[in-house]
Amino acid sequence: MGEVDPACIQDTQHRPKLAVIEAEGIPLIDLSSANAFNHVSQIADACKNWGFFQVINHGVPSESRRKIEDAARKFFALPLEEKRKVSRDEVNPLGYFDTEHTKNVRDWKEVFDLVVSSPAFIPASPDPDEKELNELINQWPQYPPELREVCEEYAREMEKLAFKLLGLISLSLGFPENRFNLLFEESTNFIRFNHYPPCPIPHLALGAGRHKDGVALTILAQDDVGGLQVKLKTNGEWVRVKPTPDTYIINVGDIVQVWSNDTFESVEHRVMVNSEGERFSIPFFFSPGHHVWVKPLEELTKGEKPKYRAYN
Ligand SMILES: O=C(O)CCC(=O)C(=O)O
Ligand SMILES: [Fe+2]
Repeated sequence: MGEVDPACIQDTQHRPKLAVIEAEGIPLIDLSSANAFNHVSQIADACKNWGFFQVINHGVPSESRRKIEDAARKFFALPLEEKRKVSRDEVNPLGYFDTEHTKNVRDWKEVFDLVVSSPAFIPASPDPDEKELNELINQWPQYPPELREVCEEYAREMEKLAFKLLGLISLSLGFPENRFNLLFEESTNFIRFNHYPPCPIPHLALGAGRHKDGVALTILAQDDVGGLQVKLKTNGEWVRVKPTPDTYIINVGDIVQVWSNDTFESVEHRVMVNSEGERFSIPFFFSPGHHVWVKPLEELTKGEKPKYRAYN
């Protein structure tokens, strides 16, 4: 990222404290079938009290994860002019991007975005009467040549895990396991590679400013460097999510919060950077189809006022 861009400097109240509290508490859920009878209540507790949890024995082959992590590293190691050949632009929001802003402050990171099914479609406007759709098309770089295949294989694994988690979330809200499945037809799932280069001013900038994920669920692979922080629901403190090998971090996004009429909450998180080393992470964002109007589920709002109006 070269010189420090003043657009990266956070307002005083949002600057990270360099001595951070480690979150021992983020629940770690073992998804192996031997523990199946516990999963539903563990997930309900985690989604209510944290909005975040980690899973182990999740069924994603470690080889598939290793391959996508290697491919992401190789891509970001390319010269900037090569990466810019697959840059996002006004028409296509997919591809490479290094000037993302969160809440008007520039993030200390570069990203590469792709959709799981290309082309994907999203509404061209938030107006419900407007039927026009925008087509999203993946842009594949020439190097590394295996990137496309590796991403496609990883995406299939992520979708399997995402449906498993969705079923558990559904059960933990008291619904049948497949309550949400139809809503994910023609889904707009996407994968992002995040690269956070070393930062000379880690006390003033953030790799990703505080935000909530707008999707249904996020499945995050982080490397062993650490930097993700979650805002505790209890006291508003920022705590670090300690990297645990071979786990995924799962967080409830805004859509599950709305469906559950606030039973489960989408929680703010952010990413700290450090001056010594770079960090990589790969979130998979699980989203319903573009035709789905998101609103609190009627089964949960009987006799009560829904907390949200439908949106799409
Ligand atoms: O890099 C991370 O640990 C989290 C990134 C994130 O929150 C996001 O991409 O939405
Ligand atoms: Fe996020």
